[in-house]
Amino acid sequence: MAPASMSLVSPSRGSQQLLSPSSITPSLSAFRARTSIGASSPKPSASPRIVCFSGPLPSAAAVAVSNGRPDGERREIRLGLPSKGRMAEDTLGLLKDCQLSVKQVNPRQYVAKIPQLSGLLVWFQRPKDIVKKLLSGDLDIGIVGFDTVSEFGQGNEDLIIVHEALDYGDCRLSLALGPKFLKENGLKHVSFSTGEGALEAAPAMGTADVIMDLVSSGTTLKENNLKEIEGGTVLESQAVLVASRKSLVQREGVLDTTHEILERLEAHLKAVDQFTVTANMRGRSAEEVAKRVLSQPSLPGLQGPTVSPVFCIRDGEMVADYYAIVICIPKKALYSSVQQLRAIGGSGVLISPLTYIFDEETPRWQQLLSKLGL
Ligand SMILES: Nc1ncnc2c1ncn2[C@@H]1O[C@H](COP(=O)(O)OP(=O)(O)OP(=O)(O)O)[C@@H](O)[C@H]1O
Ligand SMILES: O=P(O)(O)OC[C@H]1O[C@H](OP(=O)(O)OP(=O)(O)O)[C@H](O)[C@@H]1O
Ligand SMILES: [Mg+2]
Repeated sequence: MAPASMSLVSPSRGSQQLLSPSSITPSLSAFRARTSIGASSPKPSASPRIVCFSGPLPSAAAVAVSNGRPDGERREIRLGLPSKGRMAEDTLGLLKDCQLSVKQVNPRQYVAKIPQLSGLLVWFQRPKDIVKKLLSGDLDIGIVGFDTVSEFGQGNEDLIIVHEALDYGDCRLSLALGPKFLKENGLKHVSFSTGEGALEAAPAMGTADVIMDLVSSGTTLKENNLKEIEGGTVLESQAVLVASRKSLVQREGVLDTTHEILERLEAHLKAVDQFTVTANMRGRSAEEVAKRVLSQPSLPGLQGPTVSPVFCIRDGEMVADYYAIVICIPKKALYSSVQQLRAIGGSGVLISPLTYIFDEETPRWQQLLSKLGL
């Protein structure tokens, strides 16, 4: 009897391959092996350089002549941001929350400024082109999904993840099976093919038995009658800040600008999950009040509570029998924290959002310096 075979379709360009059954095990290297990148360092040249779209034949309208400096050198620091798609809006939103608003004159203009970061230009590009251009030296820093870095960066050591968890664009690259596959076993061969977009239709159309695609809410899989394979997650992804090692080390100002962006991102991302809480508490001394606060599991704050006396005049004398406490609490522990404050005598509990938490130094900055050998 002829061995059963399975075809798998995944979302990238590349050649068809035949794999043995052991290769069904999801592996990022197999995934990466099927993608091509074509990113090479441009040679500085005095002659005009022409760029054209990747279609069959460049039309006159699609051809532009590069007007960079004739020696191929540039001075500005370049940050690549997604020009469209689901990452675009959230990326601008995150930067705005870090007081790094991008000033774009209109949405079709691909270059913009961030007034707070002098010497830096934002270039809007498709996510995969951001990664390719980091490798070719046309961009210095970028924000894209980790999946895009993995797919188009191909493990290139010039790409350095500066912040690996920007807390949006969450998805996973996952294997999913159609109902037909669920009934069949005893596979001998798997043929890989690639496609772009709407991959979830492939099993029903009969062009593949298994797909490997990005999953976020799982709605698209469900609506197309597909199930994820247990343990079939190839890669977890979210938005990351990525930079070119060469730019960080060699290009003036890139390291300092990256430090500032990283500090602002970390301070904001650390603060978004926290509230500041102030409350009044009756007590004999600041130490006694602090002891009561520290006895509660949800009230330790970032570095312990701040306790200050609240002075008032009683019978003509200044006394402090109330204390104000200030702590930070995780947003998800809000109600339990209020209950614990009340239980130890807290009253007048005020809750305010936190905007930034700047630590002495960010751990990711130290990690970046050590990755760069600095
Ligand atoms: N369903 C999803 N939910 C959340 N994030 C996603 C989802 N799909 C993709 N992403 C993240 O957003 C990035 C950009 O996805 P987007 O769909 O905008 O572009 P694309 O799939 O690369 O191109 P296009 O859809 O235009 O062909 C992905 O690389 C991934 O990091
Ligand atoms: O789990 P869900 O929340 O349903 O999201 C998953 C879908 O989102 C992405 O597609 P996208 O909408 O980007 O279209 P595309 O296939 O054209 O890229 C991805 O390729 C899945 O098809
Ligand atoms: Mg998409």
